[in-house]
Amino acid sequence: MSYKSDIEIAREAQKKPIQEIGAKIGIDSADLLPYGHDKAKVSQDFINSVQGREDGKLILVTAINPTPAGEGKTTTTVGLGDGLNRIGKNAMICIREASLGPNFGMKGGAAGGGYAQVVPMEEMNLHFTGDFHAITSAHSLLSAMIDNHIYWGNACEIDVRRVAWRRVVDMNDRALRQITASLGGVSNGFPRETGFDITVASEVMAILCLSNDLKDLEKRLGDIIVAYRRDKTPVYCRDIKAEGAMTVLLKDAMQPNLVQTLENNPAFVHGGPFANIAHGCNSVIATKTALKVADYVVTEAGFGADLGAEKFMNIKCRKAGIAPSAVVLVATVRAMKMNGGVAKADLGAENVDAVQSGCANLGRHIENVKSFGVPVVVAINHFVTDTEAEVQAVGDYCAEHGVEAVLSRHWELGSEGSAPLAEKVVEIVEGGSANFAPIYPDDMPLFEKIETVAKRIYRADEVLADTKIRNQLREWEEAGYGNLPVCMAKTQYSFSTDPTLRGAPTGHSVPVREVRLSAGAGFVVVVCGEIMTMPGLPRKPAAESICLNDAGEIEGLF
Ligand SMILES: Nc1ncnc2c1ncn2[C@@H]1O[C@H](COP(=O)(O)OP(=O)(O)O)[C@@H](O)[C@H]1O
Ligand SMILES: O=COP(=O)(O)O
Ligand SMILES: [Mg+2]
Repeated sequence: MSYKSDIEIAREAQKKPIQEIGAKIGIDSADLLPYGHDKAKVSQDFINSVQGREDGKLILVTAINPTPAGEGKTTTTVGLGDGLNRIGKNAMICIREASLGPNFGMKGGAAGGGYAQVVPMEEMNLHFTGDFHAITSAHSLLSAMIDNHIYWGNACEIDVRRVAWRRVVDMNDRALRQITASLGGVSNGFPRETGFDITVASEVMAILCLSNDLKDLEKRLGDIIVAYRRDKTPVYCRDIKAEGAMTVLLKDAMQPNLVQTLENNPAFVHGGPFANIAHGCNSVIATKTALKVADYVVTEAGFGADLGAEKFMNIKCRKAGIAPSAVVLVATVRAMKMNGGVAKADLGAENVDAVQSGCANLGRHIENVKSFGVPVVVAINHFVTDTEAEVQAVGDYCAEHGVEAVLSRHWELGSEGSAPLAEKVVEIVEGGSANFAPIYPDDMPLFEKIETVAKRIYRADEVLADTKIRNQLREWEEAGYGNLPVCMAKTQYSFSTDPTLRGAPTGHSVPVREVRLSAGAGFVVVVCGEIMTMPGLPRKPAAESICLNDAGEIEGLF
C-alpha cells in the first residue's frame, strides 16, 4: 500500500481562517496579528488579559533515545491534541518552530507527519513568521557591537582572549565552528578566534523561550555575559548598550504563533531550541498562555527523555512554575530495534528479539520520568511496517514493568488513531497522582547538579571534569550564579556521551568538555563528549532533493 508524503497531505489540508482557530480558544481577531490567512501572532494584550484564569492540565510528550529520523514526539503531540479534541476535550498543543539546519540537513521538519501535522507545513519548516531570522539578527547585532566596542578603544577593557559571545547562523555549517575574525589589517579591527553556533543554540533563543514578556526579555538580554576582563570580571550586554536594539529586533518574535492542525485544532508554535545542545522546549509564554485558554495542553521536549524531558522538568518547569500532570513516552518498534543493536539499514526487517532487548532503553526512561513524580504512559507510535509480534513485545515489556502502553495510529489515521491514547491520558490526568518535583534543589552546587543528572538520569558512574572547569564553576558560584540549573549538551543517541552506546549502558563516565554561563537565560550549559553546538551537514544533505517543480511547488521538504 502506498502512503501520501507529509507535504502532499499538508497541501490537501482543509484549513480554516486563522481567526476561526483563534475563536476556538477565545482569542478575538483583534488580538491576532495575521501573517496571511493561516498564521497569526497572539497579542500581548490578550496574553495579559487571561493571566488571572485557572490553568488547564499540562501533558509532556517525550521519547526513548531516537533513530536519526526521530520517533514521532511532534507527530504524537499533534495526534494526541487532535485525539483529545475528538473525545470532546478543550485541548491544544504547543510545539517548537523548525530550524533550517535539520530541514536542509538530515532530520527534516518539525510540523509532525502523516495525518498528525500542523499546517502550513511548508511555511513552518522554512521562514514561518520570521522568528528565527529575528533571533539570528539580534544575536549578530550583539556580536558586531562587541567587536565594534573593541575597535573603538575598548572602554570596557574586554580581554580579547576572553570574549564568550560567539556568532550564529540557522544552518548546519561545520566550516564556521572555529574561525578567526577581524583579519585583514587595521581597518578591520583586532583579530581574534571565535566561531559560529547554530541559531537554536543561541542564548537569545533560550532567553526568548524563557521570558514572560518584553520587559523580562530586555532585562535578560542585558544580563548576557559577553566577555571577561583580564581580572576575569564579566562584561555584560548592557555594558555594550545592545539590549535595547536587540529587544526591538525581537519585538514581534516574542509573541507566540498560532496555527492549526490538519483537523483544525489550535496550535501554538513558538521558539525552537534543540534538546541536545540547548534546553529543547518551546516558549514559556506560549505554554502558559495555552494553559489559560485550554483544559488540556500537550507539549513536547526534544529528543529522548534523558535530554528534552530532563530539561523540561529541571529548567522550564522550575523557572515557569508549571508542572506536568502526565508524561507520554513515545516508543517505536524501529527505535527499540536500534537500541537492541540493529543497524539502521536493517530496521525494516522483523526482529522481535532486538525489540525485546532494546526495551531496556524504554524501561530506563520510564524509571527516570517517574523519578520526577509524574505518571507516565507509553505511546507506541505505530509505523505501518511494524509487525504484530514486534508491537506485542513492546506492550508485554510495559505490562511486565507496571506501565500502561497504548498503540497509537495517528500518523495513519489522525485522531481516529489516537483516540485510545487520548482516553488513557485523560484517565491518568484526572487521576491526579502527579506530584512533580525537579531532581535537584536550586542551592545544590553546580558540579553536584551535573553529577545528579549524569548519575540519576544517564546512570553514569562518574563525571569527568578537569580543574579548569571545576574552578570556573566555583567562580560562577562565588559570583552569585550557583542557584542556576544546568543545561546538559550531549548526544541524543545514547544515555552516555558515546552515540554508539545504545540501549541502557552502565559503567560509563560523562566527560565535561566545556561549560558556558548563560546568565541571561539563567542556566549553565555543560558541553559533554563530542557534541557540537554547530552541527555539520551529512554526506547527502536533504537540500540536494529540495527544489521547485514546474508548477512552482516545493518538493523534497519532509
Ligand atoms: N508513525 C509514523 N509512521 C511513519 N512516519 C512517522 C511516524 N511518526 C513520525 N513519522 C515521521 O518521522 C519523522 C520524525 O517525526 P517527528 O514527529 O518529527 O519526531 P520527533 O519530534 O520525535 O523528532 C517525521 O518525518 C515524521 O513524518
Ligand atoms: O531537539 C530536538 O527535537 P526533536 O526530537 O523533535 O527533533
Ligand atoms: Mg520534534
